[in-house]
Amino acid sequence: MDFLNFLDFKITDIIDIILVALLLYYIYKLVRGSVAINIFIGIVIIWGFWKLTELLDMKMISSMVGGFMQVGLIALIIVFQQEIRKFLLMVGSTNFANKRNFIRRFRFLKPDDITASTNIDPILKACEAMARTKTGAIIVIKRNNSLDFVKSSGDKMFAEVNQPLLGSIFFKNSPLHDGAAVIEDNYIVATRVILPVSNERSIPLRFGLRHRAAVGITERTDALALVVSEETGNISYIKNGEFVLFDDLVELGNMIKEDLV
Ligand SMILES: Nc1ncnc2c1ncn2[C@@H]1O[C@H](COP(=O)(O)OP(=O)(O)OP(=O)(O)O)[C@@H](O)[C@H]1O
Repeated sequence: MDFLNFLDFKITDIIDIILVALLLYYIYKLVRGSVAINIFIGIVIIWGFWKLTELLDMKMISSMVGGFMQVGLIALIIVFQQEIRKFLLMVGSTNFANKRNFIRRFRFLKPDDITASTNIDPILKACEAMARTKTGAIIVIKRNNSLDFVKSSGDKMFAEVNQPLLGSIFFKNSPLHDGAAVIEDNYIVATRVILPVSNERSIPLRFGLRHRAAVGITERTDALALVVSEETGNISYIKNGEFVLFDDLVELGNMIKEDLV
């Protein structure tokens, strides 16, 4: 019977539905809180109007809107450039081919062999000391994605990570204290780095440029960012463009170690 055809469900149909749901969820996650959500809603309304005019056989208006929708595809790529970039980055950084994740999946083979190449303890001790003295700081830790495009805005350095050095970089009267310090493996490789600032609207207003810069770099790359607030002395951990909550520095240290492996 024809009307029962819809019951003829294949496993691929279920996978299809799950994939569409996942895609919609990620699109929502990407555009949530940004101006892109309004553009997205606008496009959906125009698309709905176009389909309605087609249904009602209103030839002139439907061909006009249809023409606009075709050109709109190129416009979409331009308008959603940031979001598409973010999406591709998200796919590229979390997929199975990701070097670190790949290694992690096979961790059971050699459990003790895999440790983070960045020694996180001196970094956290430095953050703790800076938090006590309310010294503002922003530290970016590289993972897979290259940070060369931001490093060039600052001063090159090549010094092994250690607590006193980090403390003196961000010391208020130090010429290096402005901007971010970038860490690759166990080395501070750049200071005074200017990071791309996020224009995410959902970031609470109490956070200024320092925190927005940390969100910005973690949106564009898979780097991790630690911020010490000059105003409150609070330490923030930012990953994938979002603030990660933690109870104490021990938990924070464990999370970062896990994220770096
Ligand atoms: N794009 C950027 N990249 C790196 N560092 C930045 C950037 N913009 C601002 N900063 C740093 O943040 C400092 C200003 O911080 P601001 O007070 O605006 O931020 P905040 O998030 O409110 O932090 P705090 O809680 O420490 O005040 C600047 O002096 C500079 O060192």
